[in-house]
Amino acid sequence: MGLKGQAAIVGAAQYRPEKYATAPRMFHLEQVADLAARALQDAGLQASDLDGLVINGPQFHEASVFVPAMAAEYLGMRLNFAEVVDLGGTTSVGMVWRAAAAIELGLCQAVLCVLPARMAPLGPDEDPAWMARAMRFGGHSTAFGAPEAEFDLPYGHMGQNTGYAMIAQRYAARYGYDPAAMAKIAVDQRTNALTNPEAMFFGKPLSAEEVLASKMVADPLHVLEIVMPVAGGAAVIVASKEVAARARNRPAFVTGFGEHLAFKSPSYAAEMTETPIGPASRRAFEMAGLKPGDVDAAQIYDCYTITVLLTLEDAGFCEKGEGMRFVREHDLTWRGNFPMNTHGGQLSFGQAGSAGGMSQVIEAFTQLAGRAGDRQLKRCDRVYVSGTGGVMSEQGALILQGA
Ligand SMILES: CC(=O)CC(=O)SCCNC(=O)CCNC(=O)[C@H](O)C(C)(C)COP(=O)(O)OP(=O)(O)OC[C@H]1O[C@@H](n2cnc3c(N)ncnc32)[C@H](O)[C@@H]1OP(=O)(O)O
Repeated sequence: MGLKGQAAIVGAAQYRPEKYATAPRMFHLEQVADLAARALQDAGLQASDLDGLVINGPQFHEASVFVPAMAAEYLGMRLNFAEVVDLGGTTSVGMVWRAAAAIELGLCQAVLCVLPARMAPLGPDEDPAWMARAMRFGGHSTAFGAPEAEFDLPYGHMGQNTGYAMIAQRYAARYGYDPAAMAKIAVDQRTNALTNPEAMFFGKPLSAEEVLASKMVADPLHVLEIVMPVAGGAAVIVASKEVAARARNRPAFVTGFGEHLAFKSPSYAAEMTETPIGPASRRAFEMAGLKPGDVDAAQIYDCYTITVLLTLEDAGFCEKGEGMRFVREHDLTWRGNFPMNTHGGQLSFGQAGSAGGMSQVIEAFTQLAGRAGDRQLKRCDRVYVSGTGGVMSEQGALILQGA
């Protein structure tokens, strides 16, 4: 059951992450068109090759509720497959496997998966300061009737930072906690970012001491263990084997995926330290016929250092409770014995909303295509990618393989 590895990522485009205050503003439809053109150029394909569209949803809602239809209508696309994916941080992974599945079903040949994540130009009545604050503290809706307002906020679950901190506290109580190992995750990823001019923190080395001395945001998470929200946007093109054969880059075939959504964490999870990435990753590896030890790199969704730690354990790269030892004993940089988040991860690359997770997908593709420049892995044929939405409540995994 599952994918047969007949669809591949063949092209990608990504805006360099920028601070909201200085990032160019673009209408969402304009970003879709621009990212599509860039991804097509990267792939060496034509707009007429595209017959599928997978797009994220919420930011369009002020403009239209019929999101993929609206994009197709205004951009003149002729589609045989259209879909919205709205799974927070696992949207990107979810887009890619849905596109691959639609291609394998014979519904379409080439699918644009696109996540615009720059802010739209301000309207005449909009206050930029208010907008900036809203971007910083986005995450939980306080609107009347929103489930968070009723079931989470009264108990102090304000946004994502406190939720992930609570998971980390629970982990510490069950398995112990080594702040230095957690800091090493951020530091090794920063070492990777120092080779990536596209990363937000390119040119800014980081030490474990600096991480541990940085502001405590939600105990035990320091500010340098938390992603910085930035403006950005990303797209990939997933295509059939036939289309991939005439594309420019070495394709990254989608050979396995898994997705698992669970009770809202931290409020209602039966056990906060056992996350949905476990079942999602098991399915992905089984579908691809691989084991965790078979991959050449892992691009792990890293909204927080604790997200990485739990993914390492639950995806099966090490035993439960052994994550901190694993981190201490491995070099997680692109030169190391466990290359992870070789572009810097979102911690050092920047998190452009739900497009942040696409940075991990694109890095996997870039490494598989042999186009990672200074940080290129000597051997890269199989890559694991994870996505994490909400407070580790919805998660997905992909296995990508070179031809
Ligand atoms: C979406 C899903 O489904 C799953 C997920 O990914 S969950 C994660 C979603 N993302 C978030 O919740 C965002 C988390 N981050 C934050 O809330 C904020 O960055 C924070 C509270 C940690 C820090 O905000 P703050 O203390 O108000 O910092 P702020 O005043 O904005 O900035 C101060 C400085 O620190 C820097 N900074 C801010 N956040 C930073 C971070 N996370 N890492 C490094 N530097 C940061 C700023 O660039 C700024 O530097 P300069 O003075 O040089 O300009």
